[in-house]
Amino acid sequence: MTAPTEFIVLAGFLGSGKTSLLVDWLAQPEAADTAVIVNEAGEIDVDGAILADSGAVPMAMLANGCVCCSLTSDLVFTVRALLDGRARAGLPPFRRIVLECSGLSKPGPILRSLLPLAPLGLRVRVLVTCDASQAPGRAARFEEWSAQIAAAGAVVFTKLDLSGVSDAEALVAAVNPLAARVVEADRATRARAAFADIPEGFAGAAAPALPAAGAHPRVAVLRASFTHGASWEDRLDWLEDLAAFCGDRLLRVKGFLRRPGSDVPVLVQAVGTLFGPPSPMPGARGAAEGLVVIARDLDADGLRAAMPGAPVRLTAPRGRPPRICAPA
Ligand SMILES: Nc1nc2c(ncn2[C@@H]2O[C@H](COP(=O)(O)OP(=O)(O)OP(=O)(O)O)[C@@H](O)[C@H]2O)c(=O)[nH]1
Repeated sequence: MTAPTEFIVLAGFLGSGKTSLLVDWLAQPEAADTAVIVNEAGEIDVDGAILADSGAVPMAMLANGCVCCSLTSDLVFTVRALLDGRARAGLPPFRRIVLECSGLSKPGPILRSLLPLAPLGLRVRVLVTCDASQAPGRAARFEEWSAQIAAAGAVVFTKLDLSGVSDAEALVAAVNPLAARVVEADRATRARAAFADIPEGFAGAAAPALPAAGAHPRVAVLRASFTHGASWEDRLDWLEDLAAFCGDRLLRVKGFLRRPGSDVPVLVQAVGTLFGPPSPMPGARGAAEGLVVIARDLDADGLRAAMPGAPVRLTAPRGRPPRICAPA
């Protein structure tokens, strides 16, 4: 008899390394027969593009906001559609489905939203990434961080190349002493340890008391797009000004920029104010230009006032229906 499909809720604060861990995992031979569902806080599906670039994996996108707040029926629909599509293709069931949550999702409501799927007998567990270099600041400021760690069956520590892990481990142990901890400097070994098969019957840590679902009161998710005529330098200047103005209120920036005259999107991302090198992504040619900006205690009006005359439009991200992609 085939083992029931494992359903892994992959959570972790904004920029803590969920997509990177998943990309590292999907490169492993053990990752065969994995399907992925991606949920982004913003409208621009950067994680989906990065994952799609990493190989042929059955994938579905949920992009109507945080999965824990607004997407329960979409999630159930999407899981069923993935499973039915697989059965229709005459293939054996997936070994696992990974739901990569947005960085602001709390796992409790997501676990509850999976209840209609109980008859399928999925083995559900919660895996949470913890950026070792940022843990104390995140823990002090964001209830989402604690909610994620508290719900974890296992916590995977990331960015061990940037900082020591002992403070982060102590914090995690204080919030959730039951969680298994994956502390591996080598990224491939880390990914294999994080996604290793789990014993029959293991269901992860118990879901915590459910917090009220709803918007995140202090966190704004905005879409920034550049006006016609903005040069490449204008784009880079705006990002620099954004980081300087927001300081530690800037939580995450990610999206695609385009050099005027080029059709190759350039992936740009920052965790906090730390920008990684821009990376051209020829595989994402169809992606629209735009950035998701996630900030604390700031809104679009505040940003417009701080950078008057900037060639940028700031809007709230629009919702989209779920999208299911068959592997190429
Ligand atoms: N130095 C270092 N950088 C890392 C590591 N893991 C991820 N990153 C970088 O951190 C940034 C964010 O990583 P992602 O994997 O996109 O994080 P995420 O949790 O999926 O982000 P969101 O979906 O926006 O919440 C990227 O620039 C990664 O390259 C790590 O172990 N070490």
